[in-house]
Amino acid sequence: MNPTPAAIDLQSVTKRYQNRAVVDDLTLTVPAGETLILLGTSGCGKTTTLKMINRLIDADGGTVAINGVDVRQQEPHELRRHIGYVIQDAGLFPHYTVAQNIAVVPRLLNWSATQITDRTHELLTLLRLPETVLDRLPDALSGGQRQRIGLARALAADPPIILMDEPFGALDPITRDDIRQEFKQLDVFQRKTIVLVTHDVREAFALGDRIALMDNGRIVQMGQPDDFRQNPTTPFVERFLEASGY
Ligand SMILES: Nc1ncnc2c1ncn2[C@@H]1O[C@H](COP(=O)(O)OP(=O)(O)OP(=O)(O)O)[C@@H](O)[C@H]1O
Repeated sequence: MNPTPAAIDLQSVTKRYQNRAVVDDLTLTVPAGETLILLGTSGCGKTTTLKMINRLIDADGGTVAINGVDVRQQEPHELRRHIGYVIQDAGLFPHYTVAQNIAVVPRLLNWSATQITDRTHELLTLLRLPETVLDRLPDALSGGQRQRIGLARALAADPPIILMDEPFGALDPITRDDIRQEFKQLDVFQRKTIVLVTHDVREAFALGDRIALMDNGRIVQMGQPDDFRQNPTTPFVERFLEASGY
């Protein structure tokens, strides 16, 4: 398992609800292996943008392509087997044990029981989780453990792309900082193409290779963390950073 990282390409993508564009003519390319942060205030269209990449939402206009292939040419279920997805509070299946949760995609891919067990143990080591969690239901885990299992599940079949929506949002600030640090140091994340949604500037600066700051369904500034610190391009960007203590 050593997949080539994929590039994601959104061209003039628009999504409307009740005639209002919540994502408005948005163009964005994520080169293979990059971690891109979608940053912005509540309701600016981050989650909608993310969900159009794995077709949890279909765009009304424009195109979304992965490695040059339009996602609409791919069956949503098939597409999602190759795209990891991590959401706030992990989104684990409550009636599945941890082991069953981790095995969801490998089972869909018809891996053998031995392959699944080996991979599960590998992931527990990677994410520093004890084997004793495997038979538990998600309810019997701490928030930090649940979040790690959510990551393990997303990583199980080693997808080249990972989409993360406020992945650390449900954690207390200390646990959040710890997991964020661990996450950043994992080798496995260095080679993947990651799009991560957050409203937290600190998180965006800590994790992003590049940041797309959104407002009203559009990107208002796109660049590396230093570009934002040194050269906020509009009063909105300045206000957004100031309000977050930057
Ligand atoms: N199914 C829907 N029907 C109608 N409006 C929707 C729907 N889904 C999202 N919206 C609206 O679209 C806008 C963008 O929502 P989105 O969830 O993408 O924002 P966000 O930036 O991720 O916000 P948050 O950080 O609060 O999750 C919001 O105004 C939201 O109310």
